[in-house]
Amino acid sequence: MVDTLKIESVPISRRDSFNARDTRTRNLKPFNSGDIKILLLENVSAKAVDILKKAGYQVEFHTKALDKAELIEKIKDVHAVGIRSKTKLTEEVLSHANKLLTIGCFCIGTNQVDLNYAASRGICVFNSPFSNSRSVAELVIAEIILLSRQLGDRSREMHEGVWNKVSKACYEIRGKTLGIVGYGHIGTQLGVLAESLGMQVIWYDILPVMPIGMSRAADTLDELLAEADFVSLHVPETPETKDMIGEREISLMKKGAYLINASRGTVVEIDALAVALKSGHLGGAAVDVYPTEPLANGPGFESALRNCPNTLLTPHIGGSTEEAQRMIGIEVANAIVKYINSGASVNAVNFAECDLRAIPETDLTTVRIVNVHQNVPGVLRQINNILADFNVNKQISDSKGDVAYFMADVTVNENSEINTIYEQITAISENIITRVLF
Ligand SMILES: NC(=O)c1ccc[n+]([C@@H]2O[C@H](COP(=O)([O-])OP(=O)(O)OC[C@H]3O[C@@H](n4cnc5c(N)ncnc54)[C@H](O)[C@@H]3O)[C@@H](O)[C@H]2O)c1
Ligand SMILES: O=C(O)[C@H](O)COP(=O)(O)O
Repeated sequence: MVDTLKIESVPISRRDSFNARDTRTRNLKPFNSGDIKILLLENVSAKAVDILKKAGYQVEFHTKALDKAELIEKIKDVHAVGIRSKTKLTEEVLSHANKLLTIGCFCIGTNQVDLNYAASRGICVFNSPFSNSRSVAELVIAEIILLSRQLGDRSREMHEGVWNKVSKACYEIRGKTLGIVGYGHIGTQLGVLAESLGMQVIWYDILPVMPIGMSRAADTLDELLAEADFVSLHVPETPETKDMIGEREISLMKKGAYLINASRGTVVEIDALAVALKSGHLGGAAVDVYPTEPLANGPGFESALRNCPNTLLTPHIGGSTEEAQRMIGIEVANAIVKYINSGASVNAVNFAECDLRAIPETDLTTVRIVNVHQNVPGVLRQINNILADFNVNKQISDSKGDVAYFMADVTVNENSEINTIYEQITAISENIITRVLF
């Protein structure tokens, strides 16, 4: 259980002496929004920085990911951290995050965060589930055409001063079959775009999904691999998708077929892919993601795929467009502000989703109790016993796995009552985090 530091016994100002957004956390005296510290890594959108600064928070911004030691040092002191796909928030790192309330993944993937451990520490994680889907789908469409016409190689040759006009093994994509593995937000967008260019679309997913347009489901991954001219991967990183495409799966693909991976680097066995490209079994590949990726831009990238024929290598830029980054910045920064200021966990990845309608600005006697606790019998009874002498205007609770989330708006007459409620709830042995929001 998280170390629940007691609030120091200081007089608590009334709502009217605080900004309406002011919050109080388990380990700080009552404080202003200006005391909230946010660490933003990996060059998240300037839009996010604006939103978080406008909320009155202190924002520390870095363009790159930090190494583990630096991350551990910085994370000790912040209430929220914003990352993209590179920063690994493991149990080891998060165990140092004693003030952390929330993590914003300014991307789709959340595999870089230990979600269960974060929840067990009362740290709510948000992401942006589909703001960059279109950008990825468009990149893949471009790659399908580039691969089909060997444009990567032709362009490189020209830059090297070599004129090499060939049509052998260069094809139109019209009438070709695209096999999409993982028919979710990106896979479905991609399918629509591919059909509009005259491709036939088949897909494989572990969930029953409604086929869009003229597409149809393949019964098995093997069936898809054997039928598709282009295979594009759009699955998340999970234990099941690790090395999903290895030597066996590549051998099932048609001779001359193309493989595209803009999902996660762990999904494809890179050495097996390099062998298939060099032997000519595959006609080409486009790879955007790698088992290990550098923390920052610069030279020194190593991969068995370097210099393979008709192989497009991109530095994990599938979601890197102005449009996507702006939308993600707005969505995730707003989620962070709402969670810190009002407790709303709507669209959280690892928490039950709870919200309560706002406390009117004119209401100076209602406080919001926000509590994260272990999801075991009897905790709600204990909380409600503590609240029994007060007027509870509204409350909500829900659970996800081992962790439950509770919110209640309670009318108090004296500041001392807030302290009493706070201290009694934090004393419950299953308490993880309690906050009182004014
Ligand atoms: N290259 C980039 O910059 C970039 C950008 C965005 C997302 N991504 C990656 O792409 C992944 C997919 O994104 P999305 O938004 O489409 O996710 P999504 O959750 O909407 O769709 C993923 C689909 O994969 C399916 N799936 C899961 N496990 C599977 C398995 N073993 N076999 C077959 N299907 C399986 C799911 O049921 C789901 O339908 C993300 O998880 C992320 O890792 C990469
Ligand atoms: O998960 C994602 O959204 C993509 O992999 C993009 O990650 P990035 O924000 O680190 O580019």
